[in-house]
Amino acid sequence: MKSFSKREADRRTFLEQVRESKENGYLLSSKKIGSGAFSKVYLGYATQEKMMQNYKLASDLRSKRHSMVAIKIISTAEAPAEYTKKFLPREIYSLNVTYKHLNIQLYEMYRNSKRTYLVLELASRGDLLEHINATSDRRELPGLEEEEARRLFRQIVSAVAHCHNVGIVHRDLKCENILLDERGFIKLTDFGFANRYSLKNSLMSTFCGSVAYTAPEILMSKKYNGELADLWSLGVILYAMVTGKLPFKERQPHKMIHVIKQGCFPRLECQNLIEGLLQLKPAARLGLQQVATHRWMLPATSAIFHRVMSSMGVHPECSSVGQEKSQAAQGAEKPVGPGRRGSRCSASSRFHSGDSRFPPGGLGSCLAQLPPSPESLRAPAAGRREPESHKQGLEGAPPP
Ligand SMILES: Nc1ncnc2c1ncn2[C@@H]1O[C@H](COP(=O)(O)OP(=O)(O)OP(=O)(O)O)[C@@H](O)[C@H]1O
Repeated sequence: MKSFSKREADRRTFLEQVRESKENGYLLSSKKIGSGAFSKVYLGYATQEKMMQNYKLASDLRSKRHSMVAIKIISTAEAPAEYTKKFLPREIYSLNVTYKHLNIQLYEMYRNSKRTYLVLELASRGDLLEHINATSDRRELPGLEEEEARRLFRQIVSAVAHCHNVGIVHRDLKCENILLDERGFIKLTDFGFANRYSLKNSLMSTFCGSVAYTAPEILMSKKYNGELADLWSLGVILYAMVTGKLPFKERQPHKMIHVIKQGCFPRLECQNLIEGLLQLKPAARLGLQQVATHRWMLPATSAIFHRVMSSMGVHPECSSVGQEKSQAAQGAEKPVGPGRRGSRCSASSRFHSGDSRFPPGGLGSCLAQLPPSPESLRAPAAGRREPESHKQGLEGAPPP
């Protein structure tokens, strides 16, 4: 329990934040809608005066017919310098260049010596992880209905393609960073690890993201291509959407590689697409264009195709663009995990939170093995968000 003095300090801080927001044209409510490692996110309202000054904000909120925003308050005075000097500017830059489309919009920013305030578009329906779990409970079946998974995944692919097209790799794609707005559209958020790249094939070395969603080349401390690493995470997200579970469950990055290689999965309708993304060799992964045009992504044609193939007694997933590319790219090497046709596992019915990233000690030991790189690493446990209390109700991540 918090001591009286701590509660009093929190109350004073909050009142300061209310005042600072008001001076900048926003009414800060006491409703906290989320928190990160160095931030708290509150529901706020844009004042009429603000709407008159800020065209971007006004045109968006008018179309939504409300004045609500999400105000992310970052305690820059308390955050490590690396975060405020490197990751926060990257997040702001990424939000600005990916403006519009299916990403969270940054309407405005104000700051002082203690804090930075990001006024963001509000995504009022929570995140994809919560949505998958709530839907699984309602249906009494793990995962989303296939049609819904397809609709959402197409939006996610489109959002990621938009980022890549403007030279941004997200590097922390996971269900918790995909929010849903009031109309049920996805909103990609948390660009704290995002980075820009200018050369198509330039390689990065920073260990980013959550272990459960992290591409094997990053887990193996190799230099990696950010776009291809995002593709791996997309494969994990799609798997999570259709099965209600994570494909690979392991907290320790170095053990995760072993788990990935051992992967064994139930047969899925979109298995071939997942296979195309979860390829151990980055170059063997499907490109975003191939993902977007994969037959599973095209509802009408895929339905007809599936019906015709089934009526001919052929499993519809037995051939595809992805498989051709993957096999061509990897020669005789057998696919990892989902690619092991015929291998089946029984599935547990609940989705684990992906927040098993960077457990205390886990990443630390792994980081020690990383080669020195121009980009130093974000602090392990301290630099990452604790799971929200509402997420702790989910089946926990597996024991270390
Ligand atoms: N625009 C938004 N609309 C609604 N909720 C939001 C919004 N932005 C953030 N949140 C909520 O606040 C939480 C924390 O936000 P965010 O992930 O941006 O913080 P962070 O400091 O980058 O976190 P992390 O430590 O995971 O990097 C999110 O998981 C989400 O639940």
